Amino acid sequence: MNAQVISDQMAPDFLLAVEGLTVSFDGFKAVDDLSFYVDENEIRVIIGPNGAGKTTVLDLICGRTKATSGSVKFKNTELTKMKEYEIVRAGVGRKFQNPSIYEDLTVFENLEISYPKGRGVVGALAFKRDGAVKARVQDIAETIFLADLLNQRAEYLSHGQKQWLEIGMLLIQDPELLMLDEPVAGMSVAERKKTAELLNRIIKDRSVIVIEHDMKFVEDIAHKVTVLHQGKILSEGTMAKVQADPKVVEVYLGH
Ligand SMILES: Nc1ncnc2c1ncn2[C@@H]1O[C@H](COP(=O)(O)OP(=O)(O)OP(=O)(O)O)[C@@H](O)[C@H]1O
Repeated sequence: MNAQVISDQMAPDFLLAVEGLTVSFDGFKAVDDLSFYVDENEIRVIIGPNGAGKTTVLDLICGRTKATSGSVKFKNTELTKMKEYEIVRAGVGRKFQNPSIYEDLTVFENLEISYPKGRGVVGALAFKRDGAVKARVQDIAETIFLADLLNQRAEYLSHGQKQWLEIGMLLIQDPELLMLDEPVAGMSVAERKKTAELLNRIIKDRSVIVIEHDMKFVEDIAHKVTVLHQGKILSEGTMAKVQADPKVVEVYLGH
């Protein structure tokens, strides 16, 4: 059997498979027997009322919160037993609601320090690496609309630009799954549009899970929407499908 056949047989069906995922906090199930599947190159949006369990789902996937039971498989590797940093190394990047950039560093420096570190690189090799880092920083800066601001200190960026910079700091690590918690909160309409453009551009090489309340933005980006309610899936499918679902209108969209 040749290598191609073997790798085809072993190819995972989904980039991410969440099955029976449950977490209890003092007996309260914030996420309750949840199952969903994310394809490669997919933008999945998770919506739902406050307290539905959306952020907790991302916390469980990235290892910040330990599951009570259930499974999270990323490229067929079980994540629930892994540590947070191991999950990052496996290729899962997570952006929290508040930007965690270094305000007193420039855009360039923020991106540069996020570049994955190689071990023990010295001399000519280090020189070669510097060139590769610079090229990669430039490339990412263009993707996040900050190529003209590489020498700007991050503290002088607009709120939206700071959010993009943080996305860039994750992108430079080349995650295969990127998770974003309310990335357009507080952004102007123009910035929201550009963020949609950014996400649609970066999924060529990865999948993205986004938690979002802004329905216009969801419409612009979602391949598929998962609606959470009380830690369970209320509805799932295209934006048009979930928007037309009376259960979703009742608990979320009608409010
Ligand atoms: N560490 C924790 N300990 C106890 N309860 C928690 C913990 N984390 C989350 N919860 C509870 O779990 C439920 C789900 O919270 P979560 O933040 O995941 O909801 P959400 O859908 O992201 O809401 P929002 O839209 O308001 O951000 C809430 O009732 C919350 O209070």
